[in-house]
Order: sequence, then C-alpha cells, then structure tokens
Amino acid sequence: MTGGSAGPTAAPAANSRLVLNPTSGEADHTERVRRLAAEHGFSVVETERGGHASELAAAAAADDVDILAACGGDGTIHEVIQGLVAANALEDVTLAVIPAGTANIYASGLGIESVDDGFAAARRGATRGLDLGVADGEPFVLSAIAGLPASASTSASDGLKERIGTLAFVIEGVRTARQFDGLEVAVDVVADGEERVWEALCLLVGALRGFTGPNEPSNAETGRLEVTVVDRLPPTGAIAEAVERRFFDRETPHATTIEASELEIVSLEDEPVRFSLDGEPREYDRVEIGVRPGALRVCVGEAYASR
Ligand SMILES: Nc1ncnc2c1ncn2[C@@H]1O[C@H](COP(=O)(O)OP(=O)(O)OP(=O)(O)O)[C@@H](O)[C@H]1O
Repeated sequence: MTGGSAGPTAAPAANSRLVLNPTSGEADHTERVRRLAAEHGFSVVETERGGHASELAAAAAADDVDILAACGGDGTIHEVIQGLVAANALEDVTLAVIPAGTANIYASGLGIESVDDGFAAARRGATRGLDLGVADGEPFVLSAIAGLPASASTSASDGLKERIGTLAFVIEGVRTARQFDGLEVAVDVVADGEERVWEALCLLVGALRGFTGPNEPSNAETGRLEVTVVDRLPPTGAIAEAVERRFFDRETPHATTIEASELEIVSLEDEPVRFSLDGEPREYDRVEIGVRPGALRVCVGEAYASR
C-alpha cells in the first residue's frame, strides 16, 4: 500500500531534519519527539551543548535540508536561526517549530501550542515569511530589551514563564529593578525616514508586535520593529509604565512607542548596555538594531492563519 494523503508520512516529502535539544523544558520529550519525527519523515540530530544548535542548523543548510525543525524552547529557536543566518540559508530553508521548552513564546505566536501542533503545522505546510530582528548582526525573533537587569530574562520562575511568557521576563525585571541604577543610553531611531534621538532609561524592541503569550494576536509581518522608549525617570516606576504600555496597551506619560526600521543605541556610561535578546543576555557599547522584513519562512499552525 502506498498510503493515503491523510497518513502522517504523506508530507513533508522534502529533505526534512529536526534539531532536538534534549535538555529543554522538563527534558522528558526526547523519546516521543524521536518517534513522531520518524513518523513524519524527519531525521533527527541532537544537541550536545550550548551553541550546538547553531552548528547543526548550518550543517543542515549545507546538506540541502529544505525543512528544518527546531525542537526546544525559545533559546533553541534563537540558536537554530543564528545558524541559518550564519550559513546565509534563510532563503533555502523553511523553519518548523516543535515546542518543548520552558518558554515557548515564539511557538505560541505561530499558533503552535504543543509537540503535536508543531508536527501538524509542518505536515500542513502552510508557511509565512516573518520579520527577523537583527542586533549587531545577530538575529532575534521576539525581542531585544535593554534597561532591565541582565538576570531578568532568565530568572523568572518556570511556572510564571509558562503561564505568561514574555510578560514574566518583564515583570521579573520590574520586581528586581531596585538592584540597578538605571540605564543611560542615547537612542537614535529612524521611523518613516525621520530620525529621533532620546536619552532613555529603558528600551523594548519587539520583532513581533503584541507578542505577550498564548491567545494573544501576534504580528510579525509589519516589516517594522515596535520600539518602546522610556524616558529617564526613577527606575522602578518608569519601567512599570513601560510594561503597562507595551503589554497592556495603556497610555503612559513617560513611554513612547513607535514603529521603526532601524535604531542605534549608544551607552552614555562607562560600561556596556545589557540587553536581553530573545531572553539571552548580551552586552554592547554601541549596537545597531534593524529588521529583515519577511526574511524567515516558518510553518504556522492553523490558529495563526485564523488571526
Ligand atoms: N545538550 C545540551 N546541553 C546543555 N545545554 C544545551 C544543550 N543543547 C542546548 N543547550 C542550551 O539550552 C538552552 C536553550 O534552552 P531552550 O530555550 O530550548 O529551553 P528552555 O527549557 O525553554 O530554556 P530556558 O529556561 O532558557 O527558557 C540554550 O542556552 C542552549 O545553549
């Protein structure tokens, strides 16, 4: 029997590979994902250490893989995309996302809430070209946040992360804001061809707009970054306002939100600016942030299409 089109092996017929981070989330997904991957025609490569997912993604591109699935949390997706960008392979490879991490914010935004959803989306084959943020040459899919303690993005409790995703990172940042003195940066933003310069306390740059968690609409197809700049103010209150502005869409007097195609951030202090890039800590004395519109071809779930 050759099998009907409804069978799990019907698609993808292409050269499909899955990069599996066995340590993501509860680290109990490996066996099941391996079985489902085999059923869906994906060969599997496992990461052995931090950063390995980037190398495996670049190797997949070199092997002419058409559909590359990233199985893990947002950190794994971040690394896989880094590898594809480094290999200059974004145009040749379609990304599939199989959520198995603690925070699966990107998957949620794609309408993919489970491992099964991820494989179903890959099989369905509906794709979108989504915007990719770029900070100092490094791609990010969710956000670049400066002005929160470096630990904020990673210290939120797992339960909190699971429930409210990105917001947890920011709330944790606000909670621990007393531990830092504030950010002194100059922000130069190009929006609609006009240039604006701020001295800011806190900066939230989203590649995906309104990307607050499950059930929230997302839009990564504007070709623009959503930039929230918080004026210099006593830290805790100002950041809380930024959070309200960014995540609850409330008007706040000290935060400005604009859509921009590029921005430059320069530290006005002796030390570099600490960023959280998709939850990963980074430091820059000066950084250019831009966007590659529609650069990432991604399999989306049915929930995404219905938005
Ligand atoms: N085999 C491995 N052993 C240890 N760490 C690994 C391995 N493979 C990948 N990593 C690291 O795992 C992290 C990615 O975790 P991921 O986001 O997928 O899962 P997570 O459970 O959601 O993690 P987080 O708590 O950071 O959100 C990255 O920092 C990556 O470098």
